[in-house]
Amino acid sequence: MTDPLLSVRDLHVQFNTDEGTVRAVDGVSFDVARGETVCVVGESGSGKTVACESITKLIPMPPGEIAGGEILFDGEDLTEASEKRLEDIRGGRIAHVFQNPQSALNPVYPVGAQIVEAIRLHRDVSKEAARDRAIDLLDRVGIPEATARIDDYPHEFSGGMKQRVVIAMALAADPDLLIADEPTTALDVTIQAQILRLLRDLQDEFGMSIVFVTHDLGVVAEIADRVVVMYSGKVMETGPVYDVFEQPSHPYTKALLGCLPGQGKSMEPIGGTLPDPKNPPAGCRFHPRCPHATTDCRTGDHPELLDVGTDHEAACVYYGPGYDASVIRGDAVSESTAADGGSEGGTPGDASKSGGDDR
Ligand SMILES: Nc1ncnc2c1ncn2[C@@H]1O[C@H](COP(=O)(O)OP(=O)(O)OP(=O)(O)O)[C@@H](O)[C@H]1O
Ligand code: NI
Repeated sequence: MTDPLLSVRDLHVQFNTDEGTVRAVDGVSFDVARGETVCVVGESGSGKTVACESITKLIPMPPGEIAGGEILFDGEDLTEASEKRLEDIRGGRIAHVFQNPQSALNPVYPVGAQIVEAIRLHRDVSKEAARDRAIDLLDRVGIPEATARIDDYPHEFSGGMKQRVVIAMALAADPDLLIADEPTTALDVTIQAQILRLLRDLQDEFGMSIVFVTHDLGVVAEIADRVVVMYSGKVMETGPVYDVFEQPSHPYTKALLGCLPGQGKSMEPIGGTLPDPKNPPAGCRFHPRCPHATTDCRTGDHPELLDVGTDHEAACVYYGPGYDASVIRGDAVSESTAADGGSEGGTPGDASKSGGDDR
């Protein structure tokens, strides 16, 4: 296997505010392979945006600060990169697309001029060649009659079309990595679907990697190769999308998926709320809301990510020694435990069933 394009290692990002230190990203690690789409999911405030914007240092610093860890992009640690180097990388090798296309476009310039500028910032080409490429990009992202529309201003495009323009701009320098933070949330459902299809097609064509932040598990199912589930600044679970959906292994992931009333619905809040990021609980960050929490979950450090399958990890003590993970995972794990040596019949007492002894 080749090295991942992006490897975020034990990243810590905090905001130093008058009210205290907000540990928005608190020891997060994940990899993105070349040509792969990784979806980052989790409730509002879990640190998805801060993690993604820290990659190219788009977070406001101060109050933000990268307090530890590495961000290896094609082998280069971006936490050490100079501002000049980061400017080269932003929009050049790593492009960002945000929720609101409005914020990425300058209202006083025609869209074509903005794409031309983005192209020429990273490539030494003539204005004419850049304009031809801009038309080509607008055409590829599905703007009808691109040649006629290239001199239109942003306000002359609908929301969905504007986001297409932003994507064309993001693709201008042929980036290796596209970071899209809820790029379809502001759009209506049919337009969302079109944009997702577009991103997939463009990925096939351009071979780029995508990091996609979303609340929408239907979107995850549609586009992700792998999923990173975040909660309170931590990675709770990560794995191939099929495995995470089929065999959610962290109680938090199970809760998120349990909140999926139908395909394409957003996550509903789980009972309870996210911990205060200035003063998170000891032990597992999720323990105050977890139906399976034990004493071990309430003390010490947040659990390490443990292997629960191939390339599939969960940060839950139940996968460690002395615990029966089938309590969390249900039947599929009991089966594999049974296959491991028939421990199903041999588990004495079954503490988890002791609730039935009042019969
Ligand atoms: N500039 C800032 N100053 C102080 N705290 C901040 C700042 N930006 C983000 N935070 C805090 O960092 C934490 C993580 O925020 P982040 O925006 O990454 O969450 P998110 O998972 O992207 O949520 P959402 O789904 O709502 O976009 C939150 O507690 C937030 O209040
Ligand atoms: Ni966000």
